Amino acid sequence: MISVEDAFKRIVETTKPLTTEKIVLEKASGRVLAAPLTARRTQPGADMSAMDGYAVKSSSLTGKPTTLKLIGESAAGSPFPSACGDGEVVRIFTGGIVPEGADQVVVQEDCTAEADSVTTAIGPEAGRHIRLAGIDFAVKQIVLDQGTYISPKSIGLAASAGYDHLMVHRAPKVAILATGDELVPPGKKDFEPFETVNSTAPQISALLSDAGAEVTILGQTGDDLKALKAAVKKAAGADVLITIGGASVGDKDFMQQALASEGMALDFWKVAMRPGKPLIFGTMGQTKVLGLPGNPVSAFVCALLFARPLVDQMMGRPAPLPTGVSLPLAADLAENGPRQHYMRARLVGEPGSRHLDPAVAQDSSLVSVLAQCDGLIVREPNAPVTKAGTMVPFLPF
Ligand SMILES: Nc1nc2c(c(=O)[nH]1)N[C@H]1C(S)=C(S)[C@@H](COP(=O)(O)OP(=O)(O)OC[C@H]3O[C@@H](n4cnc5c(N)ncnc54)[C@H](O)[C@@H]3O)O[C@H]1N2
Ligand code: MOO
Repeated sequence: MISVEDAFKRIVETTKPLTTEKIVLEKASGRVLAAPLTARRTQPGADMSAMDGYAVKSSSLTGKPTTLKLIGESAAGSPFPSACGDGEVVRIFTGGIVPEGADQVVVQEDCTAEADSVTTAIGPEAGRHIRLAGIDFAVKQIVLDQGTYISPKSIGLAASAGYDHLMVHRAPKVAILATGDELVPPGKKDFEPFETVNSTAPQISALLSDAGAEVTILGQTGDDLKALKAAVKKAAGADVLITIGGASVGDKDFMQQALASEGMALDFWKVAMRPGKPLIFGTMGQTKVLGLPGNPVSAFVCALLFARPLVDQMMGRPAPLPTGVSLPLAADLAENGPRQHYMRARLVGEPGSRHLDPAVAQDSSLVSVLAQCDGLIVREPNAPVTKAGTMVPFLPF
């Protein structure tokens, strides 16, 4: 049995980001830039007005009512073609290029306009209401570094810098396969008492889709070696195969055998954690295989700790072992056993003085408890009795 830290190293830290692909800008949120992004243009491309008003040579202004000759107009997208001289003004709108010669914009609220002239008492202030060329970014400047996590804020910048596609790391293809004679698909109408819904497949699919993976659920297969081998074959081409169940020592736990006979090289089996002990990890060609334990909470905890960071790592987002935040306990905890314990807990109390209330029932079959909780308290192997009020690590989910 290996430690959680060692398991994380073997699964996540040894994995390299996937190859790159060009993706259309509006679909790039959540991806990671595979090369620096260099501006193809300067923004703004020229000195521009920040207000609607009149462009003027500041030396024409006195601070006392002064009448200036109106000689033309500069609007966003249609610049004034000649220069603004002494005693002259050019009507200008926000985003219009400041004409040659002018170095100040007077807002229209401070002017009285006639057909051919404008009078203002504003004094000289060179640069007032002018956005200088390149104040946002300049051509050839790196505007986004390699490794940047793309989000809507960076999509706007990339578009301004002249891009409609970005070079990013590929999103991993994840296949999910569940096993168990008792499993039926979600949505079945009538249930036999021995049946259980394959609830973990959609749950983990959602977790990893949220992280950006392209997930395919391969459904559920009975505890039958031949059927399992055939199902595993369907994962060919996936970057990650996640199996659920059949990972333990029961007579019908065939998953490891099926994976091995389909070519999986086992890296390890069993981690000193609770829940989640019988986790399998191996590689099958280019496919990383995570064999999650069947108990639904065990599978979910393993997916949070290992599968989601693996997806992050493949997408180019370096993913450290989740360690969480430190919060005080609302109740005493008994001494821990030899495995790292991930205890389901709720956040209680007012914002600013939140405490962690561990669920009374920690059985790894309880999906209702999982859904009512806010995250996991992390307990080191053999941690002593821990009193209410003690700060402990907490992984929100
Ligand atoms: N003698 C021992 N028995 C068990 C050990 C052990 O060390 N010695 N380990 C226990 C631990 S810890 C776990 S966790 C489970 C995991 O076993 P498996 O991976 O073989 O899981 P299954 O037997 O297939 O299923 C366990 C349980 O979970 C339900 N299940 C399975 N798949 C799903 C799914 N996709 N969605 C919802 N629920 C699922 C299944 O019906 C079972 O009730 O082994 C212990 N036993
Ligand atoms: O580890 Mo099992 O995952 O304790 O329920």
